[in-house]
Amino acid sequence: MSRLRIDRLAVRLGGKTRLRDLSLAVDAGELFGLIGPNGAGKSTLVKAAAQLLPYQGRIRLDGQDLAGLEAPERARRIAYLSQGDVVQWPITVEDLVALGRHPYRGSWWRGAGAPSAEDRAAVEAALQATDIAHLRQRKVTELSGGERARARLARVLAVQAPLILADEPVAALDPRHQLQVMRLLRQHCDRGGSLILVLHDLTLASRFCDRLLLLHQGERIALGAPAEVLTAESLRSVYGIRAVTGAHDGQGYVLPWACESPASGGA
Ligand SMILES: Nc1ncnc2c1ncn2[C@@H]1O[C@H](COP(=O)(O)OP(=O)(O)OP(=O)(O)O)[C@@H](O)[C@H]1O
Repeated sequence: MSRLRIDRLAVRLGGKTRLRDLSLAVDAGELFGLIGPNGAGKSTLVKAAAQLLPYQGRIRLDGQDLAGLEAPERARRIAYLSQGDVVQWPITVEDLVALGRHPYRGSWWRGAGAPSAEDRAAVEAALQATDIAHLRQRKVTELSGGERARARLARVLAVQAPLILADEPVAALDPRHQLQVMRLLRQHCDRGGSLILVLHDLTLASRFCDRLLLLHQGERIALGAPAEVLTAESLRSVYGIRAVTGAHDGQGYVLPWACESPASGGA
């Protein structure tokens, strides 16, 4: 049985169809990449999977219809990292990461009590994994963009959910932290977790993802192993680019190289 199964998903926003008749399944242990140009519908897809948008179709998690799950249980089983960098409250990094444990702690209004040993261990593990333990007492609003991105990711990791939906988690990171985070996400999957990852970096996508879904104008263009999806033809027709492809240490990669205009035949 698939971890996440999406059948005939359609989303309309602002009076227009933004996703059309989309079906896919993501398995346990799979790092599934979602790629496509700006406006293709990637965030819309992960928001629908996170139950943050109205949609048509069916989305199931481990065989259960997501729309029927109670919010706290859903929040324990799906951790969602939104795109962007907005954290308006001047709370500490540690407190932000601890918010990831909220789904386990009941209502603060009725008194959630002190964090459990598991809560503390999950927060500590997430701080260490994202390399922000030394920033734990700093205010989130006073961090650099990349530090804040790692703190936001740490909150999501602290949930310890079997499914992570992460919308561009590495966009603001320096190369070392990008590689660290990709390795971390890979480890989540190697331990049986699943991940849907939105990213624009086709080199990282080709290196780290098990499969890719290429979206364009709300429609599925290709789905499969990176080498099957990132073909010269799909890069040209969807992105209007030409790429260098190669392999290193037995691992294929794609390196976007030049804009290609149909008229000139490329830069
Ligand atoms: N709340 C909304 N109301 C109306 N239109 C929306 C809304 N949210 C997104 N859209 C539109 O839906 C389309 C898909 O947006 P989405 O954010 O899913 O794209 P994306 O592939 O994630 O793009 P990017 O790479 O730029 O982040 C875009 O044309 C966008 O303008």
